[in-house]
Amino acid sequence: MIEVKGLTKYFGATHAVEDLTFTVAPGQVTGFLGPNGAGKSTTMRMILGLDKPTSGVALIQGRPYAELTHPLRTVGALLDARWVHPNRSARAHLQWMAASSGIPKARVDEVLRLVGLTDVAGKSAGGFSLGMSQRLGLAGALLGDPPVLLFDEPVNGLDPEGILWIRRFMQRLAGEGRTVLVSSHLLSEMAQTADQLVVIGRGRLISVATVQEFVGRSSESAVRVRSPELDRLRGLLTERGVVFREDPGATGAALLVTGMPAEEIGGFCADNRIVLYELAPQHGSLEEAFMKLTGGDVEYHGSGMDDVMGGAL
Ligand SMILES: Nc1ncnc2c1ncn2[C@@H]1O[C@H](COP(=O)(O)OP(=O)(O)OP(=O)(O)O)[C@@H](O)[C@H]1O
Repeated sequence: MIEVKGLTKYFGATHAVEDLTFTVAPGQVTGFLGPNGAGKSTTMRMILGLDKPTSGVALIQGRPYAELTHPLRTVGALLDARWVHPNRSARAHLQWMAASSGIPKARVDEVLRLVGLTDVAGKSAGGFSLGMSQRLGLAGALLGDPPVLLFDEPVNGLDPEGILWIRRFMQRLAGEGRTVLVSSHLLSEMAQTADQLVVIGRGRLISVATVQEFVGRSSESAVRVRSPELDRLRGLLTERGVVFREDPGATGAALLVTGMPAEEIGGFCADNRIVLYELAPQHGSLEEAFMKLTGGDVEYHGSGMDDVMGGAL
């Protein structure tokens, strides 16, 4: 379990993280979502004791990182996968990590197997592809078999196969009852990976919800209705004061009805003896929901320095 309470970090005039409060529960993947510069990395660094909060606390299994008796056995993290000694083999790198934390040598081969690097364990990590480096980073995070795991943008730059592998791996770790917090600015990615979403923008908390709740709450939900009697239906809906519009995406004529759930539309049409060909609830994409919610909270991306300073000050 991770508990973040009133977490705040200022870098001079930049309010990187502002009064963040949320909890990350075990047994599920929690997506930490926000546009570039929203403060995700800074928050993760504070949870891991790498940055000192201006105020507030971050607790792992009830304690600040600095007070953990066995840090590597409590929390594993993948922040920058390229952080390995280029001339060291994957196995030597992990053995060095294990030795410095009192973890038995046998665990190294176990984690190499878990991430599928056994065959290249003797090769120098400097020659690894990004995907292999990510796996090595994961192996390092898992050395102490920790109940809590943090991954900062783990799929950045990976090919589709690598993305799928990481996604499944994180879900498996959560399935084992671990607490998994994974950051991303890729909304579509989070929708497929996470159970729960913590969404931030410009350092502030925007939403804590399941993916479905997040989308449902923040995007328009409409129902597509196809019928051979659309003209009569248009008239009846107008009479009743129900909002609808023509569906531009449909093949053939269809209406998009908002503000009336599918069940009610079905009943309404039955009462009025209107034949239905289709009654399909439309769900907004995560992308739409995210843009809507973080629209005013994206860091300034102007071309000149003035814009950057304008955003920071
Ligand atoms: N060491 C630092 N010194 C000054 N400003 C910093 C420092 N680290 C981060 N910032 C600023 O804090 C804000 C949050 O940055 P952070 O890297 O945490 O965001 P992020 O959500 O992880 O974004 P990204 O996905 O681009 O890494 C940004 O405005 C960034 O420029």
